[in-house]
Amino acid sequence: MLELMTCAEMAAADGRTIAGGTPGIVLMERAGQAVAERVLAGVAGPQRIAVLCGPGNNGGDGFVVARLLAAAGHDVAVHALVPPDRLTGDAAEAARGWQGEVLPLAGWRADGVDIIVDAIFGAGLARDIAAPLDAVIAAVNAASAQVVAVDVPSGIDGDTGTVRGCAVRADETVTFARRKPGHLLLPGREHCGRVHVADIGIADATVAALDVRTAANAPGLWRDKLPRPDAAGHKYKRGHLVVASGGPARTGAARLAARAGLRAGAGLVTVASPPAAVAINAGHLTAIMVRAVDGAEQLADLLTDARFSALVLGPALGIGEETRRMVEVAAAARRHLVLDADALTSFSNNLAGLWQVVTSAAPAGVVLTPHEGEFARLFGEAGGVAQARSKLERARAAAAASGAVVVLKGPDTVIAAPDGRAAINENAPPWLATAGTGDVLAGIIGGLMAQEMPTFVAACAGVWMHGAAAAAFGPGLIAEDLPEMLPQVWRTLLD
Ligand SMILES: NC(=O)C1=CN([C@@H]2O[C@H](COP(=O)(O)OP(=O)(O)OC[C@H]3O[C@@H](n4cnc5c(N)ncnc54)[C@H](OP(=O)(O)O)[C@@H]3O)[C@@H](O)[C@H]2O)[C@@H](O)CC1
Ligand SMILES: [K+]
Repeated sequence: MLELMTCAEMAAADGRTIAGGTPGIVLMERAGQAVAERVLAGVAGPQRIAVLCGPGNNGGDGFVVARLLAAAGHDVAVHALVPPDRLTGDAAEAARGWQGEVLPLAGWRADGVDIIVDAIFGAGLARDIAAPLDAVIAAVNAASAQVVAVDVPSGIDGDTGTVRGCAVRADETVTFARRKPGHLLLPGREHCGRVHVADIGIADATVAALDVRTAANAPGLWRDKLPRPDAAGHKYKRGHLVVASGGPARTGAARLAARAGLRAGAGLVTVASPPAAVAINAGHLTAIMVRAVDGAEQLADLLTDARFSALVLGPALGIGEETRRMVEVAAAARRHLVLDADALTSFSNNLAGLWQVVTSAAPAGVVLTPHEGEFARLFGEAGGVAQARSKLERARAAAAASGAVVVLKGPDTVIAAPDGRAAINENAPPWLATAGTGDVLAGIIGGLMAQEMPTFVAACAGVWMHGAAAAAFGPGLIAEDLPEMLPQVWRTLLD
C-alpha cells in the first residue's frame, strides 16, 4: 500500500474497476460511507454538520455523506456550489438520494457548526480557486469546527501538493484506494491533517497493472534489500567507505559522514585527508582510519586498491577544479559515489560533466544529495526541470537528465531514479534541519552503498533511517547525535 497514485492513475483505476462490472455509483457510495464513518468516529451525541459540495464527483461523495449522517440522527445542512439539477452522472444520482434542502455555498458561514465536511473539489481541481469560493475556504479555515476533507482538502492539487489560490486546512482527510503525492508533498501535507485510506473496492491487481512509479518512502519499499551481516562475514565483505576531508579548518563534515557510514554498517571507513589535516582528523577519530590523500592524483592511487568500494565526496571539500577532478577520478575507478555539497556545486551549470561522471562510474551507482539551492545551480537549465509542476517531478526530471539517483532534500525529501521510480519521505521531524545533518545523510547512504545495497533503495533507506534517527532522538538534536541513534533504528529494521 505504499504506492502513491496520481489523479490520472486514480481515474484509470476507477475506469477499469467500472469496466470490470462495479458501477461508478457503487464506488461513490463506498467513498461516502468511508467518510461518514470517519466523521462519526469519536463523536458523542448529535452534531451540527455542514456538508459543502462542489460541482463534480467530489461533491457527489458529499451528498452520500450527508444522507448517511442525517440517517444517523445528526443535524445536516448541505451547501452546494451549483444547484443539484446541474450535476451530471454519479454525482447527480448521489444528489437525488439527499432528501433535504440544498442551500447555496456562496456566502456560507460556519456559525454554530460542529463538523464541516469539505466535498468541494477533489481530483478534478483544474485551476486556482477564485471569488466567491475563496471566502468560503477562508470561512472553513477560520471556523472552530472539526474539518473532514473528502479525498484531498479543496484547493490542494492531489498530484503536486500545491495550493491553488487557497486551500482548506483539514483535521482529517479520507482518500480512496491509495494516498496521492499531494498528501505527502508540502504544503499539501500540512493541509490534510490525519490521512485515512479507505478501501472502496479497487483491487490491488488493478493498481498493480497501472505500474505506479511513485511510493511513500517506508521500510516496505527496501527492507528486503538491506545489507544483513552474516556471522562468518569478514569486515571487508561489508565494504570499505572512503570519505574525503577538507583542509585543516574544514574537517568536521567528513568525520560526521564517516561516522554515519560506519554506523550504517560499512565494514571499514577511511577518511581521505589532505596531509595538512591528517593530525586533526586522526586526533578525533578512533574506529575510523585516516589516510593522507593530496588531491585527485593521490585519490586515484588510493583507489587502485579494489577494496575501497564507495566514496562520499563533497562535505566541506571545497568548490572548484580539484574537487571536480576528485569526482572524475573516483568515477573513472568505478566506485559507488555519493556526491554532496561542494562536489555538487563544483558541477554547477555543468550537466554534461555530471552526466559524464555518472556514465564513467557505471555500473557503480551515483547518488546526488542536493538541497534546493544546490539543485537549482545543478539543474536549473535541465530539460523538464523548469516545466515540472512539483518537487516530485523536478527530482524525477533531474534524475533522468543526470542518470544519477537524485535525493532532493527538505522536509519532504524526494528520492528519484533515472528509470522513473520515485519515493517521497515523510518521517523527518523539524529538528532535523540543523547544521551538519546533510553530511550525516551522505554518510549513511555511502555506508549502505559500500555494502552493495542497490543505489535507489540505498538512497531511500538512508533518507528514512536519517529521519528515524532524528525522530528517535527528539528535540535538541545536533548532527553528532544522528549516527549514535542508528543502532536503535537498525533494531527496528532487522528482526
Ligand atoms: N476516481 C475514483 O475512483 C473515485 C472518485 N471519487 C470522487 O471523485 C472525485 C473526482 O471527481 P471529479 O473528477 O468530478 O472532480 P472534482 O474534484 O469533483 O471537481 C471537478 C469539478 O470542479 C470544477 N472545478 C475544478 N477546479 C475548479 C476551480 N478552481 N473553481 C471552480 N470550479 C472548479 C470542474 O469544472 P470544469 O473544470 O469542468 O469547468 C468540475 O465541475 C474524487 O476526488 C473523489 O472524491 C469517488 O466518488 C470514488 C471513486
Ligand atoms: K475535498
